[in-house]
Amino acid sequence: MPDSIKAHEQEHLDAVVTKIKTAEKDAKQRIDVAEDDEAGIRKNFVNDLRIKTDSYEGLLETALSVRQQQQLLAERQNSWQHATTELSTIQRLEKKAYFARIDFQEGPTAKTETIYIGLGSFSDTPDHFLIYDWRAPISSIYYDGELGNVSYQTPDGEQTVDVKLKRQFQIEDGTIVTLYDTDQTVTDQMLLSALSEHSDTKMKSIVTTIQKEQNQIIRDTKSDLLFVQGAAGSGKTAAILQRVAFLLYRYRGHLTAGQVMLFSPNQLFNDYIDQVLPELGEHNMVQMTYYQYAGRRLPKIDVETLAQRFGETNTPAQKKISQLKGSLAFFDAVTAYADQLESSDMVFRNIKFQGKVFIDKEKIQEIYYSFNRNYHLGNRLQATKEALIRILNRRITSEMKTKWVEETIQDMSKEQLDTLYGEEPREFDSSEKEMQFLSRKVVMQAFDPIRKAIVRARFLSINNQYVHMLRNLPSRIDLAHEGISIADWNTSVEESIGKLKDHHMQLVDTTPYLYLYDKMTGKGGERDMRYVFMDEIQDYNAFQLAFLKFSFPRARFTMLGDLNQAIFTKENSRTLLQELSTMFDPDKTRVIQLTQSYRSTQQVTDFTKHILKNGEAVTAFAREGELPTMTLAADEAAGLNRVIDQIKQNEEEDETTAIIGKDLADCRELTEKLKAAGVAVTLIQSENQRLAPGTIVVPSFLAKGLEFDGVIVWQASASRYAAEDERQLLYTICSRAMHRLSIIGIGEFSPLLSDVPSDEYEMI
Ligand SMILES: Nc1ncnc2c1ncn2[C@@H]1O[C@H](COP(=O)(O)OP(=O)(O)OP(=O)(O)O)[C@@H](O)[C@H]1O
Repeated sequence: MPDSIKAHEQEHLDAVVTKIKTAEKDAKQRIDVAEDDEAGIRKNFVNDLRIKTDSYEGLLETALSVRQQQQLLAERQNSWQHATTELSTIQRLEKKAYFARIDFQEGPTAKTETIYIGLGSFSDTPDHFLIYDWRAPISSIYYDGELGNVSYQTPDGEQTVDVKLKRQFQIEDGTIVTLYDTDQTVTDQMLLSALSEHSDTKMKSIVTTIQKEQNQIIRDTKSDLLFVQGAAGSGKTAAILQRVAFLLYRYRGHLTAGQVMLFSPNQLFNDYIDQVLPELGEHNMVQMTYYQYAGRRLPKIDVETLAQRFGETNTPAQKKISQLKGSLAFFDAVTAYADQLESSDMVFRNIKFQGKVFIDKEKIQEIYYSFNRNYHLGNRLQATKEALIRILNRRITSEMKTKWVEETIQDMSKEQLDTLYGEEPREFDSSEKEMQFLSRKVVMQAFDPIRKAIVRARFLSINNQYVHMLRNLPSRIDLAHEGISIADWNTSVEESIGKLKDHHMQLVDTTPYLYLYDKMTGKGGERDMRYVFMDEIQDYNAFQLAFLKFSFPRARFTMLGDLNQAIFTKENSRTLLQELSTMFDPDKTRVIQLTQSYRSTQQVTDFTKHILKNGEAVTAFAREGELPTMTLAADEAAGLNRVIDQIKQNEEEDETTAIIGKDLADCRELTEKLKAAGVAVTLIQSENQRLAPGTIVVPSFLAKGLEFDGVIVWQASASRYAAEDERQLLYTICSRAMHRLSIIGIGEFSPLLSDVPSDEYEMI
């Protein structure tokens, strides 16, 4: 690139930065003015207020005057908010105004236009954009194509332009460090330098280097279901975060961050990604793990944790039953069961008062089933509540005459009586009337818990209903066809009952339980949620997906996963895709596959894909690094020494490191030994723990979605990873490494590593 071009671009940048600085001053001034105005209004609020209370007109005038002042305040706050948002964009642009330039022609005779693309828009006059936001429709051409004809989507349809020049910049503090034209051979230069950076405890945005296939994910606005199957490290997570930023931009004014929800694999992951959207000038979306989502609705039940689930050893029969409970067939069976509750089988509980039955369950049942067939579960329940409240109200008068009421009033202290009278005037025609007044109050107070119980539908019994449903299931599903015997099913029902009595529940039961509850109570789901993102989809079952679709009826779904990393559902994940395809309209479903892995060096990616049986679907990005190392230690002590040496080396070279063990027990033991040897590490024990700086020790099932410069696989031994269905787990662990992978086995290496050719690692 000739120096003259660089000098010319620097001149252009300087001119833009000067304008940015002017705009910055201007925004600051507007903020000051808005703040001064607001303070002034608040200070003079009382002085300016015209308070007149002597007439109706006077009162109205006062109210209007208050309203006026409030409106003034709201306007000032609005302009303050506006100027503050603008200022934060401007300040971001001041250091790195843009990262790309595109020259294009809209038609053969049109004149060539030049645009610059950055993290936000900037214009000096309303129609004159000096910088285009990376999410603007036109910016898409930077990501989508090479030179020549490129199409992009605008709100009015597709547009095609002839791209003449694509130039990338690296700018630091207002100075162009490097620039490349992508028709030269350095197309991937920027990506390469982005990927060569060291890993951090926080994920960064990838806006400057979004790849073509990722751009399709980011900008999709048509699909109800966008399904992304992507290899480890292919940028699925990165793409969805930029997608959220894109959607918030595209639908600004109609969509807020609160209407976007991300289901993530664990809390550590939430921590890891929580800077990306703020970095892009957007608010974070609602973020939750499925476990938190379900658990939040079951405050009285201990739902099985990830560690417990991981440690579960199930008999073949239990496995089959769990599989069934997670299937679409089971979802359909629960739906059919719930529909049938409209005509029979709803289980009721007595409503009690002072230890005695107040309204018995037979009566409730009679009311519930007295409404005609047009009443579905939701309105049937509502009508029942109303009828029960009417019964309650009628009972007030008769209850007022009972002895306990009279006694209660007699036993009351003066203060208690005063509270009972409340603010109302104490003028009664007779003492009888007064007694009546007090009795009514006493009864109403005493009945309050009943009223609440009715309103909260406590006369329903979700636990009993769930058990009833489980018992009833063999009449709805052909268990023999699923390879489940009636005896095994009955045993599992008894187990579920035992757990429920103990306030415990397996994860596989929680979703059918919540779904049944929602059906019984006629809940229609959260209609306000517009976009639901689910990462690591392979760890969900079809029932959960169907339930989420039911729970967010107006949302569009983006699901991302890697069937090769199905560490919980293992082989079943393949049927998941098939079941998923029946849930959404095929015309509104889009499947995108990402095969290029960006996280790791060529050496690490090549190594890890040999762990998979079908590893050919993963392509390494050509970034050179060292070969992974494998060490076979004779015993634990020797293995431990090797870990210590590796940690030392990684720390000296400033490489973030995770030591990944198979389960919590292994990780605890290793942490203690490391600490005893004077090596500082943090043990991550649960999905709710925060991510810590420095070297961490983490069990395999919590390492999902994270990445580190270096990964030390602790105990990659035959004693830990031998079963065929642990391939995906071992793959997931190894694929967390960006450029240094150190495998340590004790006694004998895991047979799952035996397909790795010996020239793809170094034995040490
Ligand atoms: N276009 C890109 N430009 C720069 N970096 C990228 C790009 N795409 C992905 N990366 C980087 O590659 C790494 C892996 O990306 P990410 O975590 O999104 O992958 P993933 O598909 O979610 O992986 P996994 O399924 O293994 O968790 C991240 O550090 C991310 O920043």
